[in-house]
Amino acid sequence: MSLITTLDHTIKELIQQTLEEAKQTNQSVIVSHIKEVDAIDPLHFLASSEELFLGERFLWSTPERDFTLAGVGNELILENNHSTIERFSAIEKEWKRFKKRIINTNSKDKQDGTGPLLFGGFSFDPIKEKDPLWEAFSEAKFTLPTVMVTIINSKTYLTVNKLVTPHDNLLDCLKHFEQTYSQTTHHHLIDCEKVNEFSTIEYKTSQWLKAVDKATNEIRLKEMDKVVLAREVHLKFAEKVNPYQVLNRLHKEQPTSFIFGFENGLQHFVGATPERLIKKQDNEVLSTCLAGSIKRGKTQEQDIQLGEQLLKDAKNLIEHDIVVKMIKEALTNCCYEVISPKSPTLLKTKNIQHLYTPVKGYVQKGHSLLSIVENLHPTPALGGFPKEKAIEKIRELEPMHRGWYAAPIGWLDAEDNGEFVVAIRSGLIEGHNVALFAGCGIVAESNPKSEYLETKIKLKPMMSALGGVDNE
Ligand SMILES: C=C(O[C@@H]1C=C(C(=O)O)C=C[C@H]1O)C(=O)O
Ligand SMILES: [Mg+2]
Repeated sequence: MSLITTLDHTIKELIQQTLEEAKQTNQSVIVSHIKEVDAIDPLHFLASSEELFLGERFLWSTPERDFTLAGVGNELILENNHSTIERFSAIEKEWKRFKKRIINTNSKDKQDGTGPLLFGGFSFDPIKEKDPLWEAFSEAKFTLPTVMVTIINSKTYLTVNKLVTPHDNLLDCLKHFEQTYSQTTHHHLIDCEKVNEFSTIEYKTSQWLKAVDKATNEIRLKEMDKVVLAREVHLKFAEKVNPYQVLNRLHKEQPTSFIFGFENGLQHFVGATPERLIKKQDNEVLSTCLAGSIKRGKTQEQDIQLGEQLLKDAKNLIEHDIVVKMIKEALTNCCYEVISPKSPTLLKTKNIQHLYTPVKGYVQKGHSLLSIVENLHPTPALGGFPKEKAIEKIRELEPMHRGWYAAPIGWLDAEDNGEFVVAIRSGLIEGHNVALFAGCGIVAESNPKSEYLETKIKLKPMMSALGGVDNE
């Protein structure tokens, strides 16, 4: 085959070696090849992969855009529907099995975020009765992409993975790499200027307001300290929504947030969240306490004044402190050192300002990234306090099903490095329909009307990315 001659010698040897190992052990082996390439636009790459990899694409980008992952193809899927915390450990166990059988090229100077890694997420509450909107989403689902673009600062890397089974043959494996490399060079452009028309259907608003009222009373009666209640808004568009256009706009309009997109069949779960749950690099972990909110000002002066007001506001400080306390406690259980500033500062995104406290820790041996995700989820920024009581209240009072909203989403590699955020400021796109989600931390001093206005601000990033008008 003349085609195969363009592949370099080392890949051929590597594939040969992988195939032999798969046959000898009678088990599948992951082979992964990384190379540095010329700049690729991640969104064009994703949009261009529609024909080959429809339903199997993801995007991840960190604030300031210094780290981006764009993956296509489900080379391997790890998923489960456990209704207990086992949904975290089951992914870890399965990944451990595969991790033992990875053959990696150029592993010496491998950068974090290149090579074989899993991208995916979890549901918020596996016990809540399923809703048709989220039916296709498992309680935990991760994929090893067939092809992935990694952009670190201004360098671009391409990873091609293949799950080699004992029944594969050399020529097919070689073709996989050859074809993949030739396909990733053709890209379409995305039209981002288009304005979309939609009608908004407010969803069970009065029920949500009543739930806030009820929760506030229960908190005043000391049944719990805090509970986060979310609501859902449905939008119907005249035309099919292009998820990559939406992601492109989020990417540009929300530079201080993480951008994520997870395509699951015909549905796309996308968002721009400012809230990191946990990042782990070797034994160093970083988490973010983000709770307490106020709008941005129309002028710089007003903006500063609103920020000052938030920093002193008793109700918001209570919301925030509950989160700091819990995250520090959870990290103290797995770290030998936990460091955080004494008082919060402000984190400003395009549409909102939050109270912000970063927490850093050094993990003791034996604690994995997913075990920390399991212990943190949900933090009182998304659930409440005490944790179990709050989850039960959400299940009882919230007039919606959260699905993957407010739950951990992110990536992890074979060395147990990775990062998870909480999937807020998000929406689920399917054809002409989009469901958006936003919630608020309810404490004793909460007032349903102002919490409602807070959810409206939190819906803005997605509304704007969808082409809707900023009407306030
Ligand atoms: C629940 C959401 O946001 C959370 C709630 C906040 C609050 O109530 O002040 C602030 C940040 C987030 O932790 C959401 O955006 O949907
Ligand atoms: Mg709040």
